[in-house]
Amino acid sequence: MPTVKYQKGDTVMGRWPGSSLYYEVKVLGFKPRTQLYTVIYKDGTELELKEQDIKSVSGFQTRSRSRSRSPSRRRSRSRSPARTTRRSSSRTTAAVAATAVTESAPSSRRDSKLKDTVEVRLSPLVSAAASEAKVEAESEKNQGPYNLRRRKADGDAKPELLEKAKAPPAPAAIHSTPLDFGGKIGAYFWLLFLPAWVLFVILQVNLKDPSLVNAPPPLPPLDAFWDAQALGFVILWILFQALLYILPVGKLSEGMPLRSGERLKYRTNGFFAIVVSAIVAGIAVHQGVDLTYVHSHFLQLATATFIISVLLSIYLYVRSRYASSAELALGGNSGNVVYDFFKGHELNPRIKNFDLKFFCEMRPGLIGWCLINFAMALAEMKQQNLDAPSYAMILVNLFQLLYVVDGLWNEEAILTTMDLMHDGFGFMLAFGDLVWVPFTYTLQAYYLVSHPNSLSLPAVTAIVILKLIGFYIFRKSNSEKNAFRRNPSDPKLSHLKTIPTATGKSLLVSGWWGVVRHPNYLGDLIMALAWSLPCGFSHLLPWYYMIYFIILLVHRDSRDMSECRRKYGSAWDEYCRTVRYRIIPRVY
Ligand SMILES: NC(=O)c1ccc[n+]([C@@H]2O[C@H](COP(=O)([O-])OP(=O)(O)OC[C@H]3O[C@@H](n4cnc5c(N)ncnc54)[C@H](OP(=O)(O)O)[C@@H]3O)[C@@H](O)[C@H]2O)c1
Ligand SMILES: CC(C)CCC[C@@H](C)[C@H]1CC[C@H]2C3=C(CC[C@]12C)[C@@]1(C)CC[C@H](O)C(C)(C)[C@@H]1CC3
Repeated sequence: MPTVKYQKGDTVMGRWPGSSLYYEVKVLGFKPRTQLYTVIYKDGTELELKEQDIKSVSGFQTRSRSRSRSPSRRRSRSRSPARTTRRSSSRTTAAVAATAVTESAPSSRRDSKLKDTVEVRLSPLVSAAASEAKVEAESEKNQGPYNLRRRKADGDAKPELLEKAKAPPAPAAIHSTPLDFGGKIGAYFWLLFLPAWVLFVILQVNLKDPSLVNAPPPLPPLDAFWDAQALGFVILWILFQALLYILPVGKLSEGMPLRSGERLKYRTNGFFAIVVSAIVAGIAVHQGVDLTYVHSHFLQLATATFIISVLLSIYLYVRSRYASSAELALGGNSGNVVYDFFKGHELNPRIKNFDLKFFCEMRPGLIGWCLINFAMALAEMKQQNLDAPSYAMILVNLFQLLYVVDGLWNEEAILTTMDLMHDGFGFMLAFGDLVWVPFTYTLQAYYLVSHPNSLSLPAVTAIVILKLIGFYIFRKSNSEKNAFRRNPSDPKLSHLKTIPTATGKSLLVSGWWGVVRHPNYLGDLIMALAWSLPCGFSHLLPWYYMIYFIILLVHRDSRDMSECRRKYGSAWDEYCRTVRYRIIPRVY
């Protein structure tokens, strides 16, 4: 850009459309045809701005020293209702947002405002100056009460008027986060229950007549749990995945902005990792390695992985005690050792660039799940003397492989999920990722090894169609939200309606996210049904995933609801009034 005023990479102050507020932005480029600069805000929002809406940072710094000389600053200070409410430390952020709306819009006007805001469309900037003025005027009208002030404790990194990125919330604010999972007592319960449950289902599945309602089978002798070789294999597997993760292959993706405004980089080469893993497994089998070892040593492998997950959780707990408040998640700081150990406290624990949470969530357990399923298919052939795996086994293998491969192919999308953005890394996720996923999500395949279920061709067809419907809903909705969060002014999404919020982020209110509040959960649940159906109805055990998943997603949905209400206040309530159902249209 030789002749333009601002160069690519410059940090400047950009006016927020429809307001007199300026934020620090980075220049991404300039389009000579439209004479517009593409800029990126600290929360990842990309917009196009005219040159007159951009100012140099230094000019602002000079003026901001003298508050009384800045008319825009004076005006916003005296007129922002949110500003006044923020001084009252006893009020929650949600209350602040609600006040911002009610004080500036009497209730009769609020309903019409809801109508207006729901009509807001993406891509507020268009090339023609006249239509831009119109969009800006509209945006002023629609976004007025929401955009006056960025909320403090929500993790959004949009900087305040004339200020640099804000400091992380004080530890006191973190302490006040409500406890999840039944609080401190709940944490004791889950710590004992989750491993016991894994043991229970593993022991059940080997029984001739497995049932979720049967009394637990007798415990095997203690030495049956332990196998040093199994521990060795698990360590090798994790190291192998770690090696693939650190290889400089594939994209370096940016995570969502942290409270500090910083964006971490993640090596999203998961697809590469599963392809290499599949090739290595194929070569190993070809060379005569007996993968049915996984079936015959399932309990020992699970025990070894459990030990590793406990050691990892202890490490995570200890290091979280030394982490700065900027590095902590909003939960997991109850002061109770057991609760904090369970919930996890550090948001993105890293050893240099190696992100432990991202790695554990996406690699050893997830790819291990597919490897175990494959081993179960080989074990089925061996045990039932088959030349090829049964239809049921093939369906379970292919369906779950598709799920994992899709997750790895779209690995970047995980960076906008709850776990990555909000949850600390502790026992719950370490155990969940390393033990729960590979050793309970494989139960259908494990079950089929010794409980064959023959399927007719029409049944196979119906199950495949069901899976594809679920997958379509799951993928489309996840991609829509991910694309929107990464670039709210993406032209491909310009047909969607949104609700602006006080954080500067908007909420999708049409498209998939206008059907129900968690369309991705709906797709996921339909897929879960398709995974259990191949196992038939003789036993409840292979339906365990479906039952667990309903509980998990209903709980996750309510956790997310409270989190979003806290973050977005009245804008979230508007969203909930507009999109009435949570997961299943007209049912729930
Ligand atoms: N197989 C399994 O065991 C398993 C378990 C759990 C989840 N999953 C799957 O993992 C995926 C991710 O799930 P998740 O629980 O992390 O939830 P998610 O639905 O991906 O993320 C929830 C977040 O999305 C944003 N959001 C919510 N409504 C929105 C709207 N209308 N417009 C724009 N953004 C909106 C909010 O975050 P911000 O506003 O802060 O961006 C909210 O906190 C899902 O597909 C789920 O089915 C699978
Ligand atoms: C121990 C427990 C009761 C709870 C444990 C929960 C975790 C096992 C899950 C929480 C979020 C889940 C998740 C996936 C796997 C299971 C969890 C980690 C996921 C990686 C599976 C592949 C998908 O494509 C996905 C990337 C969307 C998904 C993200 C969330």
